[in-house]
Amino acid sequence: MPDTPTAPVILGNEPGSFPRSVLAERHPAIIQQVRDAFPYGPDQHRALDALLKNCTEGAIEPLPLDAPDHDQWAAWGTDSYAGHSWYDVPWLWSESYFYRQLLGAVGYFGPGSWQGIDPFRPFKRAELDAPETDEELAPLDALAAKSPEDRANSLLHGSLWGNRADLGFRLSAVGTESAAQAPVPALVADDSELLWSLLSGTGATLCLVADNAGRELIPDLLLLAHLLDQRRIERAVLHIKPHPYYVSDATTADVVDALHRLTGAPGAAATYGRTLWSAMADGRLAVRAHPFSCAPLPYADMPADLRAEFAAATLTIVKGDLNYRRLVGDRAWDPTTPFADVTAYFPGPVAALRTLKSDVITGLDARTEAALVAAEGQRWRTGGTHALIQVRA
Ligand SMILES: O=P(O)(O)OC[C@@]1(O)O[C@H](CO)[C@@H](O)[C@@H]1O
Repeated sequence: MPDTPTAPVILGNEPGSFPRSVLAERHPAIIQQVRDAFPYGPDQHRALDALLKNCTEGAIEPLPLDAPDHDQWAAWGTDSYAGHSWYDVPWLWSESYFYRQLLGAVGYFGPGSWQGIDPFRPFKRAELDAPETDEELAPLDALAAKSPEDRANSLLHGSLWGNRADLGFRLSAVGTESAAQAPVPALVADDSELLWSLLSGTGATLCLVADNAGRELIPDLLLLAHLLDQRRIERAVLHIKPHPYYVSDATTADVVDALHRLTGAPGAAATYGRTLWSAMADGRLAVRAHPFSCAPLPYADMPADLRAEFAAATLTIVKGDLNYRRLVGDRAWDPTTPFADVTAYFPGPVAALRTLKSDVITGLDARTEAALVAAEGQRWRTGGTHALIQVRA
Protein backbone atom coordinates (compact mmCIF):
# COMPACT_ATOMS: atom_id res chain seq x y z
CA MET A 1 0.00 0.00 0.00
CA PRO A 2 1.42 3.49 -0.81
CA ASP A 3 2.82 5.33 2.23
CA THR A 4 -0.14 4.52 4.39
CA PRO A 5 0.78 2.93 7.72
CA THR A 6 -1.30 -0.13 8.42
CA ALA A 7 -3.66 -0.42 11.39
CA PRO A 8 -4.42 -3.19 13.90
CA VAL A 9 -6.77 -5.96 12.79
CA ILE A 10 -10.06 -5.82 14.72
CA LEU A 11 -10.51 -8.73 17.14
CA GLY A 12 -13.62 -9.61 19.13
CA ASN A 13 -12.11 -9.42 22.59
CA GLU A 14 -12.32 -5.78 23.60
CA PRO A 15 -14.79 -5.44 26.49
CA GLY A 16 -17.70 -3.16 25.62
CA SER A 17 -16.85 -3.16 21.90
CA PHE A 18 -19.32 -3.70 19.05
CA PRO A 19 -17.48 -6.82 17.78
CA ARG A 20 -17.62 -8.41 21.20
CA SER A 21 -21.35 -7.74 21.46
CA VAL A 22 -21.89 -9.40 18.08
CA LEU A 23 -20.11 -12.57 19.25
CA ALA A 24 -21.61 -12.60 22.75
CA GLU A 25 -25.15 -11.39 22.00
CA ARG A 26 -26.00 -11.25 18.30
CA HIS A 27 -24.87 -14.78 17.51
CA PRO A 28 -26.83 -16.42 20.37
CA ALA A 29 -29.91 -14.40 19.30
CA ILE A 30 -29.52 -15.64 15.73
CA ILE A 31 -29.26 -19.26 16.92
CA GLN A 32 -32.51 -18.78 18.82
CA GLN A 33 -34.29 -17.17 15.84
CA VAL A 34 -33.27 -20.01 13.54
CA ARG A 35 -34.24 -22.65 16.13
CA ASP A 36 -37.69 -21.10 16.47
CA ALA A 37 -38.26 -20.81 12.73
CA PHE A 38 -38.04 -24.51 11.81
CA PRO A 39 -39.42 -27.81 13.14
CA TYR A 40 -35.93 -29.19 13.55
CA GLY A 41 -35.35 -32.62 15.00
CA PRO A 42 -33.35 -33.63 18.10
CA ASP A 43 -30.04 -33.88 16.21
CA GLN A 44 -30.26 -30.29 15.08
CA HIS A 45 -31.36 -29.05 18.51
CA ARG A 46 -28.38 -30.81 20.06
CA ALA A 47 -26.03 -29.36 17.45
CA LEU A 48 -27.45 -25.86 18.02
CA ASP A 49 -27.01 -26.27 21.80
CA ALA A 50 -23.40 -27.31 21.23
CA LEU A 51 -22.74 -24.40 18.88
CA LEU A 52 -24.26 -21.93 21.35
CA LYS A 53 -21.97 -23.16 24.11
CA ASN A 54 -18.93 -23.38 21.88
CA CYS A 55 -19.22 -19.96 20.22
CA THR A 56 -19.80 -18.10 23.48
CA GLU A 57 -17.56 -19.99 25.94
CA GLY A 58 -15.47 -22.47 24.03
CA ALA A 59 -12.54 -22.72 21.67
CA ILE A 60 -12.68 -22.84 17.87
CA GLU A 61 -12.91 -26.37 16.52
CA PRO A 62 -11.96 -27.44 12.99
CA LEU A 63 -14.67 -28.73 10.66
CA PRO A 64 -15.29 -32.49 10.67
CA LEU A 65 -12.86 -34.29 8.38
CA ASP A 66 -15.67 -35.37 6.06
CA ALA A 67 -17.10 -31.85 5.64
CA PRO A 68 -17.07 -30.92 1.93
CA ASP A 69 -15.25 -27.67 2.68
CA HIS A 70 -12.90 -29.00 5.37
CA ASP A 71 -9.77 -28.34 3.29
CA GLN A 72 -11.00 -24.97 2.13
CA TRP A 73 -11.52 -23.83 5.73
CA ALA A 74 -8.21 -25.33 6.83
CA ALA A 75 -6.54 -23.07 4.26
CA TRP A 76 -8.72 -20.11 5.25
CA GLY A 77 -7.67 -20.37 8.89
CA THR A 78 -9.00 -23.27 10.99
CA ASP A 79 -5.47 -24.74 10.94
CA SER A 80 -4.18 -21.58 12.63
CA TYR A 81 -7.13 -20.69 14.85
CA ALA A 82 -8.34 -24.08 16.18
CA GLY A 83 -7.98 -24.09 19.95
CA HIS A 84 -8.24 -20.29 20.27
CA SER A 85 -11.19 -18.52 21.87
CA TRP A 86 -13.67 -17.11 19.35
CA TYR A 87 -13.01 -13.70 20.84
CA ASP A 88 -9.23 -13.71 20.31
CA VAL A 89 -9.06 -14.19 16.54
CA PRO A 90 -9.86 -11.62 13.82
CA TRP A 91 -13.51 -10.67 14.21
CA LEU A 92 -14.09 -10.95 10.45
CA TRP A 93 -12.91 -14.53 10.68
CA SER A 94 -14.91 -15.57 13.77
CA GLU A 95 -18.15 -14.06 12.44
CA SER A 96 -17.77 -15.82 9.15
CA TYR A 97 -16.96 -19.14 10.80
CA PHE A 98 -20.03 -18.77 13.02
CA TYR A 99 -22.27 -18.76 9.95
CA ARG A 100 -20.45 -21.78 8.53
CA GLN A 101 -20.94 -23.65 11.82
CA LEU A 102 -24.59 -22.64 12.05
CA LEU A 103 -25.26 -24.10 8.60
CA GLY A 104 -23.45 -27.26 9.67
CA ALA A 105 -25.58 -27.55 12.82
CA VAL A 106 -28.87 -27.47 10.90
CA GLY A 107 -27.70 -30.01 8.32
CA TYR A 108 -27.34 -27.61 5.42
CA PHE A 109 -24.33 -29.41 3.98
CA GLY A 110 -25.96 -32.82 4.34
CA PRO A 111 -26.23 -35.62 3.71
CA GLY A 112 -29.85 -35.84 4.85
CA SER A 113 -33.22 -34.30 4.31
CA TRP A 114 -32.25 -30.82 5.54
CA GLN A 115 -29.48 -30.51 2.99
CA GLY A 116 -29.70 -27.20 1.16
CA ILE A 117 -32.51 -25.79 3.33
CA ASP A 118 -31.68 -22.12 3.96
CA PRO A 119 -32.20 -21.50 7.72
CA PHE A 120 -32.74 -17.79 7.05
CA ARG A 121 -35.33 -18.23 4.30
CA PRO A 122 -38.40 -17.50 6.47
CA PHE A 123 -36.95 -14.10 7.43
CA LYS A 124 -35.96 -13.25 3.88
CA ARG A 125 -39.37 -14.31 2.50
CA ALA A 126 -41.26 -12.34 5.13
CA GLU A 127 -39.34 -9.24 4.16
CA LEU A 128 -39.83 -9.74 0.44
CA ASP A 129 -43.55 -10.38 0.86
CA ALA A 130 -44.12 -7.45 3.24
CA PRO A 131 -46.35 -4.56 2.11
CA GLU A 132 -43.34 -2.25 2.63
CA THR A 133 -41.74 -3.84 -0.43
CA ASP A 134 -44.75 -2.77 -2.53
CA GLU A 135 -44.49 0.71 -1.03
CA GLU A 136 -40.86 0.85 -2.11
CA LEU A 137 -41.72 -0.29 -5.65
CA ALA A 138 -44.63 2.13 -6.17
CA PRO A 139 -42.45 5.27 -6.77
CA LEU A 140 -40.97 3.55 -9.84
CA ASP A 141 -44.10 4.63 -11.74
CA ALA A 142 -43.41 8.34 -11.11
CA LEU A 143 -39.71 7.83 -11.76
CA ALA A 144 -40.48 6.86 -15.35
CA ALA A 145 -41.21 10.53 -16.13
CA LYS A 146 -37.73 11.66 -15.01
CA SER A 147 -34.62 11.96 -17.16
CA PRO A 148 -32.38 8.86 -17.42
CA GLU A 149 -29.73 10.64 -15.30
CA ASP A 150 -32.21 11.48 -12.54
CA ARG A 151 -33.49 7.93 -12.65
CA ALA A 152 -29.94 6.59 -12.43
CA ASN A 153 -29.20 8.78 -9.41
CA SER A 154 -32.41 7.83 -7.64
CA LEU A 155 -31.77 4.15 -8.25
CA LEU A 156 -28.16 4.49 -7.07
CA HIS A 157 -29.41 5.99 -3.81
CA GLY A 158 -32.09 3.31 -3.57
CA SER A 159 -29.39 0.68 -3.82
CA LEU A 160 -27.22 2.50 -1.27
CA TRP A 161 -29.94 2.94 1.37
CA GLY A 162 -31.31 -0.50 0.62
CA ASN A 163 -28.25 -1.64 2.57
CA ARG A 164 -30.09 -0.73 5.76
CA ALA A 165 -32.22 -3.80 5.04
CA ASP A 166 -29.89 -6.15 6.89
CA LEU A 167 -31.75 -8.73 8.91
CA GLY A 168 -28.84 -9.63 11.20
CA PHE A 169 -28.68 -5.98 12.12
CA ARG A 170 -32.40 -5.74 12.80
CA LEU A 171 -32.68 -9.03 14.68
CA SER A 172 -30.27 -7.71 17.28
CA ALA A 173 -32.17 -4.39 17.49
CA VAL A 174 -29.37 -1.89 17.17
CA GLY A 175 -29.58 1.29 15.14
CA THR A 176 -33.20 2.15 15.73
CA GLU A 177 -32.60 5.86 15.09
CA SER A 178 -33.93 6.86 11.69
CA ALA A 179 -31.75 8.48 9.02
CA ALA A 180 -34.09 11.46 9.01
CA GLN A 181 -33.23 12.16 12.65
CA ALA A 182 -29.49 12.22 12.06
CA PRO A 183 -28.08 15.63 12.99
CA VAL A 184 -25.15 15.56 10.51
CA PRO A 185 -25.40 14.77 6.79
CA ALA A 186 -26.54 11.25 6.18
CA LEU A 187 -23.99 10.81 3.39
CA VAL A 188 -20.49 11.09 4.88
CA ALA A 189 -18.68 10.72 1.52
CA ASP A 190 -20.15 11.06 -1.95
CA ASP A 191 -18.03 10.17 -5.00
CA SER A 192 -21.08 9.52 -7.17
CA GLU A 193 -19.90 11.89 -9.92
CA LEU A 194 -16.70 9.89 -10.26
CA LEU A 195 -18.74 6.69 -10.27
CA TRP A 196 -20.88 7.88 -13.18
CA SER A 197 -17.85 9.17 -15.08
CA LEU A 198 -16.46 5.62 -15.02
CA LEU A 199 -19.59 4.38 -16.80
CA SER A 200 -19.63 7.05 -19.49
CA GLY A 201 -17.94 5.02 -22.26
CA THR A 202 -19.39 2.24 -24.39
CA GLY A 203 -19.28 -1.50 -23.84
CA ALA A 204 -18.96 -1.29 -20.05
CA THR A 205 -19.07 -4.35 -17.83
CA LEU A 206 -20.28 -3.69 -14.28
CA CYS A 207 -19.64 -6.18 -11.50
CA LEU A 208 -21.97 -5.71 -8.56
CA VAL A 209 -20.91 -7.57 -5.44
CA ALA A 210 -24.28 -7.91 -3.75
CA ASP A 211 -24.97 -7.97 -0.04
CA ASN A 212 -28.45 -8.62 1.36
CA ALA A 213 -31.42 -10.27 -0.30
CA GLY A 214 -34.93 -8.81 -0.30
CA ARG A 215 -35.19 -5.08 0.19
CA GLU A 216 -31.53 -4.52 -0.65
CA LEU A 217 -31.29 -6.87 -3.63
CA ILE A 218 -34.45 -5.46 -5.24
CA PRO A 219 -33.00 -1.92 -5.58
CA ASP A 220 -29.65 -3.40 -6.69
CA LEU A 221 -31.48 -5.22 -9.48
CA LEU A 222 -33.47 -2.11 -10.39
CA LEU A 223 -30.22 -0.17 -10.78
CA LEU A 224 -28.77 -2.89 -13.03
CA ALA A 225 -31.98 -3.03 -15.09
CA HIS A 226 -31.88 0.71 -15.69
CA LEU A 227 -28.19 0.76 -16.65
CA LEU A 228 -28.66 -2.17 -19.04
CA ASP A 229 -31.82 -0.69 -20.51
CA GLN A 230 -30.11 2.67 -21.13
CA ARG A 231 -27.03 0.91 -22.60
CA ARG A 232 -24.98 2.67 -19.94
CA ILE A 233 -23.52 -0.79 -19.40
CA GLU A 234 -23.37 -3.66 -21.87
CA ARG A 235 -23.11 -6.39 -19.32
CA ALA A 236 -23.58 -6.88 -15.59
CA VAL A 237 -22.21 -9.60 -13.34
CA LEU A 238 -24.01 -9.99 -10.03
CA HIS A 239 -21.84 -11.66 -7.40
CA ILE A 240 -23.93 -13.42 -4.78
CA LYS A 241 -23.14 -15.94 -2.02
CA PRO A 242 -22.80 -19.68 -2.75
CA HIS A 243 -24.66 -20.46 0.48
CA PRO A 244 -26.67 -18.63 3.18
CA TYR A 245 -24.53 -16.18 5.15
CA TYR A 246 -24.87 -13.31 7.65
CA VAL A 247 -28.62 -14.03 7.89
CA SER A 248 -29.84 -12.08 4.89
CA ASP A 249 -27.03 -12.26 2.32
CA ALA A 250 -28.31 -12.99 -1.17
CA THR A 251 -27.96 -16.40 -2.80
CA THR A 252 -29.11 -17.52 -6.26
CA ALA A 253 -32.46 -18.61 -4.76
CA ASP A 254 -32.91 -15.07 -3.44
CA VAL A 255 -32.20 -13.60 -6.88
CA VAL A 256 -34.90 -15.85 -8.33
CA ASP A 257 -37.34 -14.82 -5.57
CA ALA A 258 -36.57 -11.14 -6.17
CA LEU A 259 -37.13 -11.50 -9.92
CA HIS A 260 -40.45 -13.23 -9.34
CA ARG A 261 -41.41 -10.45 -6.93
CA LEU A 262 -40.60 -7.81 -9.54
CA THR A 263 -42.24 -9.48 -12.51
CA GLY A 264 -45.35 -10.13 -10.41
CA ALA A 265 -45.59 -6.54 -9.13
CA PRO A 266 -47.96 -3.94 -10.56
CA GLY A 267 -46.80 -1.01 -12.71
CA ALA A 268 -43.26 -0.12 -13.75
CA ALA A 269 -41.67 -2.63 -11.37
CA ALA A 270 -42.75 -5.48 -13.63
CA THR A 271 -41.07 -3.81 -16.62
CA TYR A 272 -37.78 -3.71 -14.70
CA GLY A 273 -38.31 -7.36 -13.81
CA ARG A 274 -38.86 -8.36 -17.44
CA THR A 275 -35.75 -6.39 -18.52
CA LEU A 276 -33.71 -8.38 -16.02
CA TRP A 277 -35.33 -11.69 -16.96
CA SER A 278 -34.43 -11.25 -20.62
CA ALA A 279 -30.94 -9.95 -19.75
CA MET A 280 -30.38 -13.18 -17.82
CA ALA A 281 -31.60 -15.18 -20.82
CA ASP A 282 -29.25 -13.52 -23.31
CA GLY A 283 -26.26 -13.34 -20.96
CA ARG A 284 -26.14 -9.57 -20.43
CA LEU A 285 -26.82 -10.25 -16.76
CA ALA A 286 -24.86 -13.12 -15.21
CA VAL A 287 -24.95 -14.40 -11.64
CA ARG A 288 -21.76 -15.67 -10.00
CA ALA A 289 -21.49 -17.55 -6.72
CA HIS A 290 -17.74 -17.66 -6.11
CA PRO A 291 -16.65 -19.58 -2.97
CA PHE A 292 -14.52 -16.61 -1.92
CA SER A 293 -17.72 -14.57 -1.50
CA CYS A 294 -18.21 -16.47 1.78
CA ALA A 295 -14.53 -16.42 2.78
CA PRO A 296 -13.52 -15.03 6.20
CA LEU A 297 -10.78 -12.97 4.57
CA PRO A 298 -10.24 -9.52 3.12
CA TYR A 299 -10.47 -9.03 -0.65
CA ALA A 300 -6.72 -8.34 -0.67
CA ASP A 301 -6.40 -12.15 -0.36
CA MET A 302 -8.72 -12.96 -3.26
CA PRO A 303 -7.76 -15.86 -5.54
CA ALA A 304 -6.41 -15.32 -9.05
CA ASP A 305 -9.62 -16.23 -10.92
CA LEU A 306 -11.70 -13.69 -9.00
CA ARG A 307 -8.95 -11.08 -9.37
CA ALA A 308 -9.05 -11.63 -13.15
CA GLU A 309 -12.84 -11.13 -13.20
CA PHE A 310 -12.66 -7.84 -11.33
CA ALA A 311 -9.69 -6.75 -13.45
CA ALA A 312 -11.78 -7.24 -16.60
CA ALA A 313 -14.69 -5.13 -15.31
CA THR A 314 -15.09 -1.46 -16.13
CA LEU A 315 -16.21 -0.94 -12.53
CA THR A 316 -16.90 -3.15 -9.54
CA ILE A 317 -19.51 -1.91 -7.07
CA VAL A 318 -19.13 -3.49 -3.65
CA LYS A 319 -22.27 -3.35 -1.54
CA GLY A 320 -22.73 -3.22 2.19
CA ASP A 321 -20.96 -3.15 5.48
CA LEU A 322 -19.36 -6.56 5.52
CA ASN A 323 -18.06 -6.20 1.97
CA TYR A 324 -16.64 -2.80 2.95
CA ARG A 325 -14.78 -4.40 5.84
CA ARG A 326 -13.41 -7.00 3.44
CA LEU A 327 -12.55 -4.37 0.82
CA VAL A 328 -10.53 -2.02 3.02
CA GLY A 329 -9.40 -4.65 5.54
CA ASP A 330 -11.15 -5.09 8.89
CA ARG A 331 -8.76 -2.80 10.74
CA ALA A 332 -8.92 0.09 13.15
CA TRP A 333 -8.00 2.62 10.46
CA ASP A 334 -7.69 6.28 11.17
CA PRO A 335 -10.93 7.53 9.52
CA THR A 336 -8.99 9.94 7.30
CA THR A 337 -6.84 7.15 5.78
CA PRO A 338 -7.36 7.58 2.01
CA PHE A 339 -9.82 5.09 0.51
CA ALA A 340 -7.65 5.02 -2.64
CA ASP A 341 -4.66 3.82 -0.59
CA VAL A 342 -6.43 0.98 1.19
CA THR A 343 -7.99 -0.23 -2.08
CA ALA A 344 -4.84 0.22 -4.20
CA TYR A 345 -4.47 -3.59 -4.41
CA PHE A 346 -7.92 -4.00 -6.06
CA PRO A 347 -7.40 -5.03 -9.69
CA GLY A 348 -9.71 -2.43 -11.27
CA PRO A 349 -11.86 0.61 -10.52
CA VAL A 350 -13.95 -0.03 -7.42
CA ALA A 351 -16.84 1.71 -5.66
CA ALA A 352 -18.22 1.05 -2.19
CA LEU A 353 -21.92 1.68 -1.44
CA ARG A 354 -22.46 1.12 2.24
CA THR A 355 -24.46 2.20 5.26
CA LEU A 356 -22.23 2.41 8.32
CA LYS A 357 -22.90 -0.55 10.65
CA SER A 358 -19.48 -1.39 12.07
CA ASP A 359 -16.44 0.53 13.32
CA VAL A 360 -14.34 0.40 10.17
CA ILE A 361 -14.15 3.60 8.15
CA THR A 362 -11.67 5.19 5.76
CA GLY A 363 -11.67 8.13 3.38
CA LEU A 364 -13.39 10.73 5.56
CA ASP A 365 -12.22 14.31 5.48
CA ALA A 366 -11.15 15.60 8.88
CA ARG A 367 -14.03 18.10 9.09
CA THR A 368 -16.68 15.47 8.46
CA GLU A 369 -15.18 13.19 11.08
CA ALA A 370 -15.02 16.02 13.63
CA ALA A 371 -18.67 16.96 12.95
CA LEU A 372 -19.79 13.36 13.35
CA VAL A 373 -17.90 12.91 16.62
CA ALA A 374 -19.17 16.23 17.99
CA ALA A 375 -22.76 15.29 17.23
CA GLU A 376 -22.78 11.60 18.10
CA GLY A 377 -19.59 10.47 19.83
CA GLN A 378 -18.74 7.22 18.02
CA ARG A 379 -22.35 6.03 17.45
CA TRP A 380 -22.28 7.15 13.80
CA ARG A 381 -19.95 4.26 13.05
CA THR A 382 -22.40 1.49 13.89
CA GLY A 383 -25.91 3.00 13.98
CA GLY A 384 -26.78 2.46 10.29
CA THR A 385 -27.95 6.08 10.01
CA HIS A 386 -25.07 7.23 7.77
CA ALA A 387 -23.90 6.02 4.41
CA LEU A 388 -21.10 6.51 1.90
CA ILE A 389 -20.32 6.30 -1.79
CA GLN A 390 -16.56 5.97 -2.18
CA VAL A 391 -14.76 5.35 -5.47
CA ARG A 392 -11.23 4.51 -6.50
CA ALA A 393 -10.84 4.99 -10.24
O1 LIG B 1 -22.91 -6.39 5.30
P1 LIG B 1 -24.15 -5.78 5.84
O2 LIG B 1 -25.35 -6.61 5.61
O3 LIG B 1 -24.35 -4.37 5.40
O4 LIG B 1 -23.98 -5.67 7.41
C1 LIG B 1 -23.56 -6.76 8.15
C2 LIG B 1 -23.58 -6.45 9.61
O5 LIG B 1 -24.86 -6.29 10.11
O6 LIG B 1 -22.98 -7.53 10.17
C3 LIG B 1 -21.78 -7.18 10.84
C4 LIG B 1 -21.94 -7.42 12.24
O7 LIG B 1 -22.37 -8.71 12.38
C5 LIG B 1 -21.48 -5.76 10.54
O8 LIG B 1 -20.46 -5.70 9.63
C6 LIG B 1 -22.74 -5.24 9.98
O9 LIG B 1 -23.35 -4.52 10.98
